[in-house]
Formats: sequence, C-alpha cells, structure tokens
Amino acid sequence: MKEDNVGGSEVIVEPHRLTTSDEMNNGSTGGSSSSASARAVVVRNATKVYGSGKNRCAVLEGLNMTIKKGDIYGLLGASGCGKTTLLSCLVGRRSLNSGEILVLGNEPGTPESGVPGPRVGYMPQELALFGDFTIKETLQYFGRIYNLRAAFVDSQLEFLTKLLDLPASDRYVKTLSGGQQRRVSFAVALFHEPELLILDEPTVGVDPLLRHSIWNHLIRQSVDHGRTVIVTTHYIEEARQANTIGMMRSGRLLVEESPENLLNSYRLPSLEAVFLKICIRDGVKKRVEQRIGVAADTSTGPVVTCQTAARPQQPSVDHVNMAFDDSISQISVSEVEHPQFPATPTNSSGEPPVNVELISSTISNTTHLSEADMTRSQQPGSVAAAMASASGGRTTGRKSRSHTFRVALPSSHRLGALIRKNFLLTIFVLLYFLPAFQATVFNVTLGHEPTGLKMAIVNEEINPIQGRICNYSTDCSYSMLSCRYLRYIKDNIVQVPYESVPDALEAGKKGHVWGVIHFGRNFTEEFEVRQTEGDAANLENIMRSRISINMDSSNQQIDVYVEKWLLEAYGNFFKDFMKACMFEPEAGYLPVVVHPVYGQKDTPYTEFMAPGLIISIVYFMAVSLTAGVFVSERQQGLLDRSLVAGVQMTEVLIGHLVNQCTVMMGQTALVFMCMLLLFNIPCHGNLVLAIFITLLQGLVGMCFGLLIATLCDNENSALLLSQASFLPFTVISGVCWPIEGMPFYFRSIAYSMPLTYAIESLRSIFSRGWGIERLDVYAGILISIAWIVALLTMCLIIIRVRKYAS
Ligand SMILES: Nc1ncnc2c1ncn2[C@@H]1O[C@H](COP(=O)(O)OP(=O)(O)OP(=O)(O)O)[C@@H](O)[C@H]1O
Repeated sequence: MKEDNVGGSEVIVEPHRLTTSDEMNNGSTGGSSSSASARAVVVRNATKVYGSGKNRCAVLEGLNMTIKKGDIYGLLGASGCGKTTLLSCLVGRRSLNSGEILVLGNEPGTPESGVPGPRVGYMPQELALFGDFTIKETLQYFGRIYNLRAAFVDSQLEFLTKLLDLPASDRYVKTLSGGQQRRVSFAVALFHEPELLILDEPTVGVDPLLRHSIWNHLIRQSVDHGRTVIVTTHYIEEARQANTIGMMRSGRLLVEESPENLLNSYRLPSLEAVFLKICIRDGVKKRVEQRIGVAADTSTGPVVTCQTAARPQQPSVDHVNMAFDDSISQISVSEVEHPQFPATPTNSSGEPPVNVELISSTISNTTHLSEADMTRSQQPGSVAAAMASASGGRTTGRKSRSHTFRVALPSSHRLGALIRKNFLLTIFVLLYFLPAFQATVFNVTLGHEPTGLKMAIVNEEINPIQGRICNYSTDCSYSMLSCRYLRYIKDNIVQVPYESVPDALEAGKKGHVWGVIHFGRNFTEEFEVRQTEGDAANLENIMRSRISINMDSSNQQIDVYVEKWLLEAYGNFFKDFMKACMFEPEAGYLPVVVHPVYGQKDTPYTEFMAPGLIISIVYFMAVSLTAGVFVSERQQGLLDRSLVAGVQMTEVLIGHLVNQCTVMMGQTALVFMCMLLLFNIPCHGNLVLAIFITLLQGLVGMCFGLLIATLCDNENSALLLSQASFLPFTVISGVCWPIEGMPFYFRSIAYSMPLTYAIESLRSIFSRGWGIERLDVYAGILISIAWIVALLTMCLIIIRVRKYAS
C-alpha cells in the first residue's frame, strides 16, 4: 500500500482493489485531515442515550478517547458498560446525542470519511454472517462489496484459512461450530486489510493457541503495516499485548494508558488488580459526588445510566467484573492492595473514608482526559482543533442527523454483490413454482360443482307390488311423470329410493342424504288436471301436483346447487313433455329471460375468483419474501455488517428490488400460464395490461413486506404480521365474495385495501375485455402506484425514527 497526497488530503491506493470513479469522487479511499493524521480515532464528550421517556438511559456519558494510528488499543470494561455502543458509533452505525467523533480524520458516516466503508474492518460481537453461505461465498460477497480482485480474495482466503485454522472453504457457515463461525467472522473483518480494525471480543470461544496466533497477527498488522486495531476483550490479561488500554466504566473512560505504565504506576502485578483498584476508586468517587450533590447534570431531565437501569441487582461473574460493577463499588480497596502500595484506610463501618480532594486528585492523575487536558486540547494544533477543522468548524452539540440514507449514487460493484447474494438465497426453483402451485391447488379444489350428492327419493306413484321399477314413456301421455322428471336430474345427484317420507327425513337428519324429493300417490293425475284446467285449477289440485323437496340447508353452496339443478330438471322435463305433445317447448319456461352482456350464462365461480387469486398470490408471496429476507438479513446481522462495509441503504433496497422483481416476474409468468393454459381461464382483454397490473401489485406487496421488516425485529413477528394480514386482506378485497355483498359502511374499508382496485381492474380486463381507457382499469394502476409511494414513505420514516431511537 502506498500513500499519495492529492490536494492536501491523503489518498490511499490499495493495489488489490479495483478503485472506481465514484469512490475517488467520494474520497472514500482516503481523505483525512492532516492535523489529526497521527490519530486514528478521537472521541470528545461523547454522549449516547437510548430510549425515551421513562426508559431513557445514558450509555455513554461525556466519554473521551484518543487512539494513535498504528496502535493496538484494548478497550476493557464490564458487560453493559457501553463498549459495543461506542464501537458502533465509531463505525458510523449509530449517532451520538452529543459530542464529536473523528475516525481516520473524518466524521464517520460522512461521504468523505470512507467509514463506513473499506477503510474499516469490523467484527461485531454477534456472528453477523449468512448461515446459507459457504466460507468462500462469504469472503467473495465482501470481496465484491469492497471491489477486490478475485485473485486477492482467493489468496487471502488461503492465508486466513491457515492463520485462523478455518475449516474447508466450501463448508456452510451454519454447519460450523460456534468458535469456527467466530473465526470466519474475524476473517471477514481482516481479509481486505483495512486501515482500522475494530474487533468486538474477537477471542471469545477461541482456544489459547489460536488466541495467541490471532494476537500475533494483530501485532504484525500494527507493527509491519501501521494498521490501527481497536479490540474489546473480557480476557484482561491478553490486553497486555496492546499498546494502549482504555478502561470503560458506566459510559466513561476511566483510564487510557499503556499496560506497562499502568502496572508500574500502580505497582500491581496484574492488569486485573489495576482495573479493580481503578474501578473501586471510581465507585468511591461517585458515591462522594452523590453525597455532596455534584453528581448529575439534570438539565436535560433525569437520565439514568443504562447499566443501572438495566440490571440493578445483577450478580457479578468474576473478580474483575465485580470491580467494574457500580452496585458493588463499596468493596474495600484494601482487598486488592499490593503490599508495596499503601492501603487506603477504611472507617469503622468498613467503608473507605470520604475525602473528596484525595479521590479527585487520584482520579485526575489516573485519568488522562482530565478537564485540564480538555482545555489544553482547545489550543491551536490540538486534537480538538483538528476536530473542529475536520467538522467544518462546528461546535460540539446535539446531533440528530442520520447517515442511514446517504446521498450518493449507488455503486455498481456493491449493487452487483448484493444482487448476487440475493439470488444465491432465492435460487430455489420452488420459490418460482410456489405461486403456480397455489393457483393449481385453487383451480383443482375451488369453484367446481359438487358431485355424489345423495338425495332420498320417495315416489308414492310406484306400485310396490310391481317392484320398485320406475318406468316412464317419452310420448305425450300422462303416465308416471314423476319417473320422467327424475330422468332429467343431473348425475351430480345420486338418487336413493326410500319407502316412506319419515324414513327419508330420518336419513336426512342423520346426514345420510342431503334432502328428500317426494312425489304424492296421484302426482301424474293431479299434474294432468292442473295442465288441463290451467288458471281454473284449484289450490288443492295445485298443492298435490307439486314436487315436495326437503333440504339439509346447512351447506349453502350445496343447497344452492341442488335447488338450481332440480329447477333446471323441471324446466327440461316440461320442455320435453311439451315437445312430445306438439306444443311450443319454450312455453314451459318462466317468462323471464336473462342474456349475458359480458361473460357467459353460469360463469364458473373459478372465473370470478381467478383475477383476485392471481393478484393475492403474487402480492402475498412478495410480502412474505421481502419481509422474511429483510428481517432475517437484519437479525443475522449481515445487513449491519454490510452497511459497515460501506453498503448504502439505497443499494440494499435496489438490490432487493432487482432480485424480488425477477422472482416476481417468474412467478407471475408461471401463474398466468397455469391459469390460462392449464385451467383455461379466459382473458378477454389485453394480457400485457393484466400482467402489468399484477406486477404492480407485486411491488405493492414488496413495499408492504418492507414495512413489516422495518417494524419487526425478528422473523417470528414478521411472519405473524404477514400471515395475520393475509386473511383480512383477501376477504375484504373482494377476492372470494363481491364487495357489493358487504354492508355499506364496510365498503369504504374494502376500497381502502391495497388489493381491491387492482382486483377490480384485473377482473374487468379478464371478463369484460376492458382496456386502460376505462376508469375501472386505470384506477387499479393509479391506486397501486399511490400505495407503493405511501408504503415506501412510511418505511423511510420508520427507518429514520427507529435509527434515531436506537
Ligand atoms: N438499542 C438499545 N436500546 C436500549 N438500550 C440498549 C440498546 N443497545 C444497548 N443498550 C443498553 O446499553 C448498555 C450498553 O450496551 P453495550 O452493548 O454497548 O454494552 P457492552 O459494554 O458492549 O457490553 P458487553 O460487553 O456485554 O457486550 C446496556 O445496558 C444495554 O442494555
């Protein structure tokens, strides 16, 4: 690596990187303020508060920190003291509430800083990798993000595999042991050879031998290549290998010194003992401050420290963590005194005596960033001056801006990496075929006429002595008309003869038959009298010439079908009879005729439902896929890690958009083929328009999925929300029942659903053959676009609000 100086700012040219013009323009490969060039990281008066209202707690409280370039800096502190929060502010993933940070000469998150970006290598505490990637794919993914040459990635993979004793590179991350996964995570932070390495507990779950080689590697990075390393660890003694140790407690840095100086000045044999002592002193100082009422500045409202708020009674795990912990700060100093170091006297109650001056002077001696130091730093040429110049002369103050959505053009290599990654994860053929499979299931199962419906037939016209044979003639004779009628009943109804009405009704009550068809003893004669007497027929005759039907109406669909078929059978029977008697057959029909304007008479239910089904399948696939992918990416931490690697949120969104659109197009094509070719659902209008509206709805679904992903923190709640929205959306949007069948007050809700207008639109194209000039069609398009804009806006607002809150 060599460094040039262009126009007063450093440009670091790394030979293994394919430097792009946008990076050069952004200055993301370099660009530091010369006045702060000796310092890799400078933090002044950093304050970070989590939550709001009652849950407001401060995790960083006026923290100051200085890290020299090329140093290894060991950041130590008890669990929950704010180390991870500080690191996430350094890498630009969180913003401070007040205070200033400079990383490699610039404020993290600004386009010119290169942080987040390739200048920094970050190993977060959590794994933050995709389990479905192999080790090689993981490095290749980040290689593309950093725009590294493939040969360089391969050679680094080989080198790091040996150094970190990684398993075979074709092993999936999810199949590795916890320790192996952490080593892969470590490799990801190292492999692009960044100027600044930020490692959050890299040696957890690593055996001593490997820990030794990791530290050796870090030392080589620092000594041979001048790279800066910030490392947090709970193994305090391993931090002896660091050039400087920063010790954090309750959101502040108590001491920042080399390990040798610490051991010498405290005359203690171990760093653990030194830290315990410093913590106890800090605890004593705090209690003193509380007693004399100088502790807290309450001008901005009461803000407790997160540690205190989160775990007031948390038991300590080890000797050192006990010392870190506020709640046990009353431990006597003498418990850890080295014989050569004079013990602090205690009072009769075992508590150290309260001596503000003594404690204050001790603290100010042991803490490097004292008031005086801060005052000195305001001098020209000081760090503070460097900060002021780098931040354009702004004074320290509350910052609320977020760098989540930086205004910069998407980079082709990062977009390429994201799209490739997304495709690797959605390559499953099943994903493309799933909607077509759903459409097939729908077509096979829904909307068809029921068959095998048993109906009891009680025909008293049949003479039991002659057997139960139901003979009839086809001429114009009034003979056994009941049998003649039964012939016209559709085969979907299975006729089961019963001897008596009570028996048949009993069978109906037991659920053996759907209903009972009953013909009286003189049905044919009565029918003849009614025909010959016409309007003069008396009521008794009319009643006896009727076919009496009792139905089990518990199933509305079957009830409707049976009634329809029995009436149709009567129409056909009578038409046939009239024809046989040389009358006009049509004379037997009701004097009401229905002619279809669109569609056909008795349009199958499947055709009514098909447009709604197509839209809802594509929509909900997009919802669940988008929500699932986003939430799992965020939950696994890869999103955060990618953002630290320099990926912009807009690139993540575009990457998903490209991927999901491709998947959606494939799914839509298969669904349409299934509907039109396999199940012969007719489309009377413009097919391209129908596909366009479906794809638009897919986009609405994606945006809704994105909204779910921004609202939910884990896969379960995202899944629950998308599942929960499925039924109400499909039902209210009129997929399976006309909106005209809903109560008036509910219709406006139905029309405010994202799918409703699009379904109406598609239905108009499919069954009416309407084009884009019709309101019913273009309303679907316009309202879908409005939904896309509205949902995306909501997502952006929520992302900003949530980022600010965290
Ligand atoms: N998003 C958040 N919202 C609210 N509180 C948070 C959030 N993140 C962290 N905290 C709280 O802030 C405090 C500091 O957390 P942080 O993760 O920075 O500690 P840490 O020093 O890294 O701990 P550890 O060593 O266990 O990783 C903790 O009390 C934690 O509960």
